[in-house]
Amino acid sequence: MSAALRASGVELSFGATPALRGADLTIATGEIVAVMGPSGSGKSTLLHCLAGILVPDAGQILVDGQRIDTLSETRRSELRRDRFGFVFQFGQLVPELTAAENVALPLLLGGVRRKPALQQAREWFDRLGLEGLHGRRSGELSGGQAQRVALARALVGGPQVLFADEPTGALDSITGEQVMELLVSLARDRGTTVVLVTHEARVAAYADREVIVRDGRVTSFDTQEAAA
Ligand SMILES: Nc1ncnc2c1ncn2[C@@H]1O[C@H](COP(=O)(O)OP(=O)(O)OP(=O)(O)O)[C@@H](O)[C@H]1O
Repeated sequence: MSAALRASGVELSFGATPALRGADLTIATGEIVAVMGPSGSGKSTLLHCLAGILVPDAGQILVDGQRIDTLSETRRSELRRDRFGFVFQFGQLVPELTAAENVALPLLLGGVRRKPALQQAREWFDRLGLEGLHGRRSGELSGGQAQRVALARALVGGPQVLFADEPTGALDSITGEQVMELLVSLARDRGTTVVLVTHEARVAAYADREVIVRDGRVTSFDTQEAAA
């Protein structure tokens, strides 16, 4: 399998605070990786570097073998729009838009016309058990429903990589598991690579591999080896 993503010797500080101190991580195409580790260890910063949101002070980020840390902000933003999907813990839906408009947003930003974009968005509602909720605004959805809408929005453009930062953090455990099951099955069906930051072992258990970030570095281990 080819590497979809690679971080190599990544260092990044926020002022005097080092967040990453030589992080190395390689993720294969179609792999689902859970990034775990103590609070403040650098998990979100690593995800943001892999996704081209933050640029490291040193080291390299490669997407499909191409460096992205040397690209301009405009090129990185195009790359994020065209090839990546994002799911976060809270506040990701635009409250003024309906659920269907929220899902259609990446298509509209990518130049798809309104009618086909909304039609494509609506197909996701049945797939995600959200029948009849197209017209609701985010304030009229439960936490689990809103997170499924956010998942649809992240996947509607057919991203190569889905980045999820604490995607179940605001949900109760049953709803969180339902969202993870959907995330994993949709990613598997499409061969999408998934990078998932989580504190919860129960959520990480859905991944193919867990890696631990500690003091700004990555320690990988195979769960089967660890259990042996
Ligand atoms: N925008 C920022 N400005 C200043 N310092 C920051 C910023 N973002 C992160 N940091 C610091 O960088 C370090 C790593 O933060 P990061 O958010 O990557 O950790 P994390 O492992 O994701 O933490 P958590 O599990 O608590 O979300 C921490 O010391 C944090 O305080």
